[in-house]
Amino acid sequence: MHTTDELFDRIAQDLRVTGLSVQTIDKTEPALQALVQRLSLFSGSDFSAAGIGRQTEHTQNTEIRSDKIHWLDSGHALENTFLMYMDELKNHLNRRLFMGLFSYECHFAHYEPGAFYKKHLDAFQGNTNRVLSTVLYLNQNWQADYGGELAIFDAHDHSILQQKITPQFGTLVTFLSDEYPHEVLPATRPRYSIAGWFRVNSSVNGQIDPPR
Ligand SMILES: O=C(O)CCC(=O)C(=O)O
Ligand SMILES: [Fe+2]
Repeated sequence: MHTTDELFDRIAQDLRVTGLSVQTIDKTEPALQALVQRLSLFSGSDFSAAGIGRQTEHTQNTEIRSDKIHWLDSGHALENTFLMYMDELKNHLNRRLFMGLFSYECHFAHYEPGAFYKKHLDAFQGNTNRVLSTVLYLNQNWQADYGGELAIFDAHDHSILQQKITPQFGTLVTFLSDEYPHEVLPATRPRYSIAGWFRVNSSVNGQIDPPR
């Protein structure tokens, strides 16, 4: 079996059992290498302050999060290499778990030293079509004492810290968006990740969502 299939199978299996998966993408994976190359081409002005919510509800709230982001676009060849990879993951999860995932959107996130994203859920039950969150880390040779972990809380008791994940290069975290509260802890070094969401195609409050 192809190694990507094995990885995607492990993710499907984790999601089936707990709704949370922490796996590692092989360093030689072309989609990962494309992101390294893309990162090296960025200048500071390619990133802008992140907001909370989207469209009309979109507000900047620097007390909740202080990262800067850049949305990926299929029109950029390097970004598209990763989007195609995630499309394969989407198809794989749909085949194995019948999740009915319809689309994927994601952004690079740059957390400067001291930046954070307070404890939050990526989606609220019944109120969104974001169903599955992904976070991929792009920090080569990240050391434990740099901090910057992703803290994941218990899906049933949101006050219990379940685990802390080091934002090491190639680590891919996948979890049910409306079940796992999580928090980005401050780091002493610049921290890069790609946060993304698989969506189902549903109608919310009479509006077709995602918008086209
Ligand atoms: O970068 C991370 O570790 C997670 C970011 C996150 O939770 C988000 O953007 O919703
Ligand atoms: Fe999040």
